[in-house]
Amino acid sequence: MFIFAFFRRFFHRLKPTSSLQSSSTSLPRRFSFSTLRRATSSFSPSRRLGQGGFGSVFSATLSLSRRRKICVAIKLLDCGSLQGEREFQNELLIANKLVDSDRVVKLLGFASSRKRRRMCLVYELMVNGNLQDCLLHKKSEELMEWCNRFRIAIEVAQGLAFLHHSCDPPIIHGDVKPSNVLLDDCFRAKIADFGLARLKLGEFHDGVVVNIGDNQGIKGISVDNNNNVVNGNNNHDNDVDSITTVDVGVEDTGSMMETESVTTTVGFEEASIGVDQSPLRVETSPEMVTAKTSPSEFFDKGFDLEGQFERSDLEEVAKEVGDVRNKNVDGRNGGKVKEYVMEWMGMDVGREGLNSNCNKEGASSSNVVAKKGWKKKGKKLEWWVSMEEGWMSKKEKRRPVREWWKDDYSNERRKKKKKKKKNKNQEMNSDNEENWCSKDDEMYVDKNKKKLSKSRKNSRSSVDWWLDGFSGDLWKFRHTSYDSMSSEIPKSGGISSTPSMRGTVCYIAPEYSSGGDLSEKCDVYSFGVLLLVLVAGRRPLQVTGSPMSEFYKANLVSWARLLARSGKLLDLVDSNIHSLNNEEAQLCIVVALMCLQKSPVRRPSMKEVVGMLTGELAPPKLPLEYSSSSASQYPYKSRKKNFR
Ligand SMILES: Nc1ncnc2c1ncn2[C@@H]1O[C@H](COP(=O)(O)OP(=O)(O)OP(=O)(O)O)[C@@H](O)[C@H]1O
Repeated sequence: MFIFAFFRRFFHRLKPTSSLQSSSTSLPRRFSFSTLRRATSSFSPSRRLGQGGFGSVFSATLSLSRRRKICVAIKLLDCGSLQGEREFQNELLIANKLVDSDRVVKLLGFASSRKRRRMCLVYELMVNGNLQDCLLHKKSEELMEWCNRFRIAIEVAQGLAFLHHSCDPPIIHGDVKPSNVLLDDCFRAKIADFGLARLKLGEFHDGVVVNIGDNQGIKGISVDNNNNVVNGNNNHDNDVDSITTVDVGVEDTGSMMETESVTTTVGFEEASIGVDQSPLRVETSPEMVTAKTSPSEFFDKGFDLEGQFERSDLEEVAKEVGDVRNKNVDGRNGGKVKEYVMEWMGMDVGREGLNSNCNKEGASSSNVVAKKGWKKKGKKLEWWVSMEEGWMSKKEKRRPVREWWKDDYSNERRKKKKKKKKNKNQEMNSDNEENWCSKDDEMYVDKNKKKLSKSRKNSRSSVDWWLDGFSGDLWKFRHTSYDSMSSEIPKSGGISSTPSMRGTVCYIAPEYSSGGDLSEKCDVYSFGVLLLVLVAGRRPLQVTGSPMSEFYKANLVSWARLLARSGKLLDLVDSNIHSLNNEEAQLCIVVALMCLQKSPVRRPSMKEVVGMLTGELAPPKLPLEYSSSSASQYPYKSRKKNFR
């Protein structure tokens, strides 16, 4: 019996190895967590390739057999974070639809450890890392060649066209940006990171429903793509045919699962991932399941730890509550919680201008715990007042104490004065920004004058204001992304960017950032920004120390629009590029501007984008909204004589 069990286990270990080996298009397989841990030397910092919003990525070499080894990238997801789990499930769910494309980074496998509450995703290793690093930080020589940049633009477009037009159902990436484009050893581009991707399934439920239940099937919870948590039962019974379902059971056994597969139901069609046909069992801890049952419960949990919280923790909580709210269809769930968290934060970091409006009616059970915070603060205040009273009464001792207090007080005043001065400067800057703002943006500013003055009251920085002008009400995401700002270019292998649940600032389509639905046209918009970044070799929002006269260039999209109107599109091109092909560069900018049109219906499809870039389709015309003069309305080829 023992010998039989030993051989069974031995052969089982060999089985997945051969499946990965046999086919480059094999579906993701489960690895044991300990295998991945060993391969990364316990997730050693020296092996870290980068840091994403929801976890770190490490390089590793896995042995497929005695002779064959494979280099992989292992993403260790932050467990317990709602987004981390979503990313894990999303990637697995979508992976089986992506095996046919060589424009997409392949997911080779996954691992989860219930004991350690860790989840891993294993990808093919893209030796040259992400496009953002290569282009903006490392300034790779290869990317200084125009032909390589142009090829990358086409490859990314082809990748997106594959997702939108060749996948059934179509896949919307939802977070297209240079750091999600990875480059292999030959600098061929592939699209990565499907953590925010969506399956386009139908009008009513164009998304994914993930059911998480225990192995007895008692605790069935549905989370749809809008993060609406449906406890116990599925509210969309009538629309079963338009919903994708992943059953994730909670298994209580050892760290290495016997079988693995994800069973997905797309419409009436059934697909599976993995070696066997049995449902995927992710070792999800009960806490994680509870966290998903109700967002407010989840956050209450957080507040129970009150006292251990740092400001960053609170920000994290607020961000997550905000995300939940953003993902709600009707916005009923998260809003109240967020406002409450904001009030808590506003009290603590009020000077940061966080929204401190509180909907008292909306106070949920989390209020009770948060009120403890008020009480605690109250206690602190009482303690301080009593101390002060004590000092007042003890006249002999009063003098030295008061002097000490005076010192402290004058320091405080000095700091306040400095801050006031800084705020004044910032307001002056924002006035200047108003001057260089393009006509398009002016219209936006007019529309949003009230919002603007309100924002000034909140002492928001000029960049915050500027982000508003860029694409909708984005300031709430400010803390969540580094992608757009240039002043702090992240180091290679450092933090790249942290998207909100709706994408990344500066790349997110305006209609989506202001609460609309995610569509293919959102990806098209993001691709437009990426294309401009690729041509210009800079970030979409680059606030440099350059003189004020150059400030109008800070917003890449606005600058491109200005140049389009003045017929000087090529001014946008990166001056470091060797052997530039003017015609192709102009083509790229015109295509980018087409993708960046405010009206989603006017934007081309990704298939059309590929056609235009490869020359299969007729050369595009500059979109009307960017061409005030009739001169800018003829096809780009006829403008050839204007080239530098
Ligand atoms: N398959 C891979 N091969 C090589 N490097 C990778 C791979 N996957 C990720 N990386 C590196 O790790 C970094 C972090 O990746 P990750 O997808 O977690 O985050 P991101 O997309 O940069 O940011 P975010 O999660 O905020 O969107 C990437 O920017 C990239 O440099």
